[in-house]
Amino acid sequence: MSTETKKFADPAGVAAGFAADFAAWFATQTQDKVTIALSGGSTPKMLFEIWGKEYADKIDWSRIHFFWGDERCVAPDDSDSNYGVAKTLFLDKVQIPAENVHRVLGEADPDEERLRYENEIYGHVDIDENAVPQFDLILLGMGTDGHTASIFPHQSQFLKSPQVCEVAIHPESAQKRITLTGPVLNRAKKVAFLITGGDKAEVLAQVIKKEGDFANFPASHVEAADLTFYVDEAAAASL
Ligand SMILES: O=C(O)[C@H](O)[C@@H](O)[C@H](O)[C@H](O)COP(=O)(O)O
Repeated sequence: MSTETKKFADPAGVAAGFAADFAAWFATQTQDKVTIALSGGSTPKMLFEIWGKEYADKIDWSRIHFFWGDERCVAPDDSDSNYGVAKTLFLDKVQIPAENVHRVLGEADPDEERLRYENEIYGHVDIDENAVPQFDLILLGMGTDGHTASIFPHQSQFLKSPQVCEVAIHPESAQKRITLTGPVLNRAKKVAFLITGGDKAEVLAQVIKKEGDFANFPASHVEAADLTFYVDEAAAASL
């Protein structure tokens, strides 16, 4: 396992730095189909904008199948929809077949959608020897409480779930979400965290250094073979 931290001056630097590394990494991928799970929230928005503008014609998007590491159980046109944000900022601006975009049906019944999305993943993502789907790349963010995807501290059992995805509940809003589980996150060939902002500095330091309350932070349990933290100076203040 290799873990690296790459520090940039600000959120724009994190987005541009990851986008450049992504393009270089994608150029090394020889398989016909590259499977990627995207993160949600606000941090990846700058990356999506860069993908939709500077990289629109520089990546063969038709070789990529996009999934989501987590999705809010809302309609795709809801401002909370992780798919809706990605669609607006970049999916609508690049040449990618509709069948390559595997959104979570946030408008559906959560329990029914959990099963449908799990089957969709099994149908399109390579399965390893332990029957765990193995994404080529998973993008993740981290909340100020150390959650990642939608695995929150109060539902840390999802870190070990035997299922590919679970129905999660946001601790404050009680919003339901569909999230990939710990074994799937950890099976990915490559995981990139994009984390910015001083409000995450204390938790990020504990997560990366495995110090203090790190065990209570789901993000600290992501231990993929190739793990990189893309952070800005504010988030790295306590490293
Ligand atoms: O659906 C989501 O909200 C995300 O997938 C979640 O895990 C996010 O990455 C963190 O909450 C950080 O969110 P910000 O980027 O908005 O800080």
